[in-house]
Amino acid sequence: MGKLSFRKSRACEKDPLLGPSFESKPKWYRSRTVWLLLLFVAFFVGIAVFKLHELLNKSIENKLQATRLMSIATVNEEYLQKCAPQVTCDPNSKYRTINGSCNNVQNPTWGASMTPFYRYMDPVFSDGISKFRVQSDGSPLPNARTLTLTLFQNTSRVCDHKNNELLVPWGQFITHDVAFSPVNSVNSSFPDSLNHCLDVNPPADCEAIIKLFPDDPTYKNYNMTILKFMRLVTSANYSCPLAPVTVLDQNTHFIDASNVYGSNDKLANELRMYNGGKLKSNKIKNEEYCPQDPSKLPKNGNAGVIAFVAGDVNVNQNVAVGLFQNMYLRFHNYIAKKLQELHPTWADETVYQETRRIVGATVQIITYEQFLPIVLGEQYMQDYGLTNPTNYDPTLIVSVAQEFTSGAFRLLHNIVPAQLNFVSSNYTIYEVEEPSKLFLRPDSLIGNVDGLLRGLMETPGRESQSSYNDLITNIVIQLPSDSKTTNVTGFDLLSYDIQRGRDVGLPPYNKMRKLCGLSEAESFDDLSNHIPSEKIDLLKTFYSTVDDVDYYVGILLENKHNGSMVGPTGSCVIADSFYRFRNGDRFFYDVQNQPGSFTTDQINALRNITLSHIICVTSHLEHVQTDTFSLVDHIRLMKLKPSCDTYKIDLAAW
Ligand code: HEM
Ligand SMILES: [Ca+2]
Repeated sequence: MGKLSFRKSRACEKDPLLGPSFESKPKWYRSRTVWLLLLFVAFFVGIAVFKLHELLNKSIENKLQATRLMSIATVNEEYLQKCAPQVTCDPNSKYRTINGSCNNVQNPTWGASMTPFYRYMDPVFSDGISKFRVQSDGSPLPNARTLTLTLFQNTSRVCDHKNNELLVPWGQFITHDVAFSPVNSVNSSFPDSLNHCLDVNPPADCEAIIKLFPDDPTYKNYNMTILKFMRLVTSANYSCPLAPVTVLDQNTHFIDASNVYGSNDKLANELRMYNGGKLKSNKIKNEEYCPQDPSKLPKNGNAGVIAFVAGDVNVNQNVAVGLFQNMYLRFHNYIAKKLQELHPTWADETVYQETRRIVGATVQIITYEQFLPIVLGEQYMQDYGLTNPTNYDPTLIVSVAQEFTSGAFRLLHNIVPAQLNFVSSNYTIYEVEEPSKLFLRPDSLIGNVDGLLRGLMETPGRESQSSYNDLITNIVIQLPSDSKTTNVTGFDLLSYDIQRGRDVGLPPYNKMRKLCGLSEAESFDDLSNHIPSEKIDLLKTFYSTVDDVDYYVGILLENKHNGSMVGPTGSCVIADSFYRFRNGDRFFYDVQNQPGSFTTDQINALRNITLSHIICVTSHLEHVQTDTFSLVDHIRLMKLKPSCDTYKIDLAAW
């Protein structure tokens, strides 16, 4: 009894509700307490159920996103049925053709250069043919530059402390392997043909130009009134008028190093030395560079003195992609020399083709083993089947998707750095360059291959975020003073990316969201599971309904998907494209039982080649980290940067 009262008093001390005085409370008080307790419990059970529901939904959503994205477009066969040339193939050929035809024996033009981009959804044009989409209420889509200046202004410049800047030129290098969509002007930076669009009331063909407002923070200083956005060349320019308009990819759609070798026979032949299987090169100060073509020097005077020629016409676009083009030229010639030494009797043709096969395989391996896991996240890659051995499926169309090249893959423009550092062998910066100032002027590469490589590896990347660096969105290009109407022109990469989506009639964001397995939003607020609410509030001010939001605008605003650099509606298009590039390519490096298949020993040797190997054999660098894209501090973590002598390329299996 005494014990009991002791316990009671303790309880009382701790909790007056359970103390001796409890007994003395009136009945109504007791029942109110029970109700309160019940309410309390119900509240927590409610929260638990809600959370569980949310979790379940999320996991269903994740699952859906990892199931293959299926095209619902009806236009994919149009060009191939009406205009594709007849091709005769040698199904026993061990090597890819230069233009990519005959990869798919049943459908020989699939993936070939000069064939259309693939569509996940039919294009959307307001006239069903080529005019820009309009909003649900009939109004024009919001001005692309205004969207850039309001929705995508993040000036905090967040650094990526895990990855270095090398991701950018690699991403651009593989872009230039799979895609090239030229615009309707020989000289896209200075489209004089659009000067009539400067008029106060420009004619209808100026629909695509981007109007600038008088208060534009950059361009007001130059009295610029428009950005001269040019529309892309369509199949009509190649005697195949189609409605809706259809854009042809001028490069082979496969990941086959066509940016090294060319996507048509004429260029490929021009690039070859026809001796020892090598590619032509140019020796400058005892170093090997891509050949120089004086006829490719832009005439407008903005160019320097270097204009490389390579398999892709964009080789000179900026010095970092130029670096990779030059490294790969050196790499081809390095492998060709080794193979010829191993097989002195091999003809030039055999050495060239065998080297080309090896070089193409390294681009695939680096892309799938080193690059994509960072971009898409390892888990998502696994879920999407991108880490499995290739399972060749001849029913897959490999062609690059329009939603990929004019949309999702451009998302990585958000990691393009504002500056490039050139770093000396004692790890000090000796030069800094702004890529936005040096379009088409890769001159600084000469004598600086090592310096730029070190700079790209030693500098933290830009964290992927919903903005671009502010230099690449405010480019001002000075023209030579003798130019007819104006001596200055502007270029904003982000506004161009938004406008490009409209140019090619990309379906709006909400439709692509649904195709990617997310729920179709019924109101702007339904976007809140993937887009920050303050951005949704801004979207409401620009678009009449949630169905009108541009695909590119939506995916750039999306929060990053677990462990990836992009959101769910971007990653599903990127993942599916790389799924098709792999499993629809009969010459993919690990496909078995084809005339061009590598042996198991060769595959094992190829799998050992990383980007670090390629850097080591094409430069004079002394140390390179094994994890090529990761940021490795040379002061504290030098042990993670082995000597280049350790990166051996073993060709014994050839
Ligand atoms: C210094 C770095 C880069 C610069 C200066 C740059 C610049 C450009 C420019 C000017 C265009 C044409 C825009 C238009 O008129 O539509 C373009 C297109 C494109 N860029 Fe980049 N880019 C860079 C890096 C990247 C990276 C890292 C990626 C992806 C990983 C990328 C993916 C693309 C794609 C997919 C296209 C469309 C290609 C086509 O269809 O022809 N770019 N870029
Ligand atoms: Ca290609």
